[in-house]
Amino acid sequence: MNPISNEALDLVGRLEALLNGASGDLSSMDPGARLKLSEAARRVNLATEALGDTIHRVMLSPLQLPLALIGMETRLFEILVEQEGKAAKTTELATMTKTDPALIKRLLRYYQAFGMVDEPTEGQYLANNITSALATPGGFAAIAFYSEAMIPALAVLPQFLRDTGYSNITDKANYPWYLGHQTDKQFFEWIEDRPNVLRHFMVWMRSQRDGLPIFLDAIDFKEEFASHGVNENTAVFVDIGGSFGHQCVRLRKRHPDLIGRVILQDREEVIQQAKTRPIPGFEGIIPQAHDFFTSQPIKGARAYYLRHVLHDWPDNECIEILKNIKSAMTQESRILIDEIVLPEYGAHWRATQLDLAMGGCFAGMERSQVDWEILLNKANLRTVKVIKYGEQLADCIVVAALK
Ligand SMILES: C[S@@+](CC[C@H](N)C(=O)[O-])C[C@H]1O[C@@H](n2cnc3c(N)ncnc32)[C@H](O)[C@@H]1O
Repeated sequence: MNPISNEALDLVGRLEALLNGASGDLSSMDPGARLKLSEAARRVNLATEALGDTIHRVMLSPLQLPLALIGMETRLFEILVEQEGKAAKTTELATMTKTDPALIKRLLRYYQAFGMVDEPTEGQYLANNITSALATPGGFAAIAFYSEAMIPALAVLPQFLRDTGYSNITDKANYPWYLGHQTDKQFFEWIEDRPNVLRHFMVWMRSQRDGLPIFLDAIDFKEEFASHGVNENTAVFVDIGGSFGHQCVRLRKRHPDLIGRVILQDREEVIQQAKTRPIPGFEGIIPQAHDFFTSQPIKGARAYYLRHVLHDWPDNECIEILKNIKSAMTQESRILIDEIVLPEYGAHWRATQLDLAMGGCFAGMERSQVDWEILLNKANLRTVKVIKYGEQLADCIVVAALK
């Protein structure tokens, strides 16, 4: 055997020992080390993939989404997690999920092959870290929402780009969404008539960055924006397009002694849902229906916060949204744009797939620092600073002020 094969086999042995817990529980690994190992393993996986496997992996990759949804709707993943480390037999799982034993056998065979469950011995199944992720309410909301809303639009990307001569997707009147859903309603109007999809969307918005840092980990909000000259009437934080108000609640929790008003703005139907089924901690938040394509009603707030809002829109609409905020700002006000800032080189896979998903469903995009600066300049705003708070996705706060 040549030296590289020997080295590879040696590495395989060490990786298997690591997986079997020889050096401790994998879940107790330092997050930085975990990320490095995971990324290196992913690269090794792709770099060593056999010629014949590539097409098979890619051609049936869309099967993962419906298969995940089936595991969720039958409660298979939840049931496995509830076993708390005890393996369950195929027959038991068939009874507990009310699924034909012959079908569950086929499904479990797929789930173990794709790492969604472990099969320590023949016909016995255990939850692993992937099963646990798939058993969360946020995970279910994401998989259901992408199945119902996003994927039908993204599936027509090839046809759409063929038809439009491979132009970039920036026209708010023509992007794959309309073709994929055979609709003339844009996403936020379409979803208004579908309360269940809207609910999945909102739950997913709340949990989409679970396990990652948030902007409050990098900014002392109270010290920077709300320590001088504030009283109970001061609007200290306006979360524009803030969904159910999860970021407002996180702010109140982080600074329980914060003085001033924390306001949540979103579309009428979202604010209705946020008020009808308030999330824990919503008591200190003021909900307000507001269309961000109209002039901002809260004047002179300390911070106007937009998380993952502008990536839903092409440049012209972003400029309109920013100008509507600008008209309400004082010299002391800041706009806090909480978004991915794409690096020019080696972007993370999650950021690149979000970029194309935003393009297909909204004619939106993820942006680089230069893109943000150009956009703010076009809205006649000044970029004050860019604060990176998340290494993995290059999550940043772009701080903007009046010129
Ligand atoms: C991608 S979500 C982001 C939600 C939230 N900021 C977060 O980070 O979890 C975009 C939000 O913009 C809201 N939105 C869309 N169009 C709007 C409009 N015209 N006026 C106000 N909010 C709007 C949506 O209802 C949704 O809550």
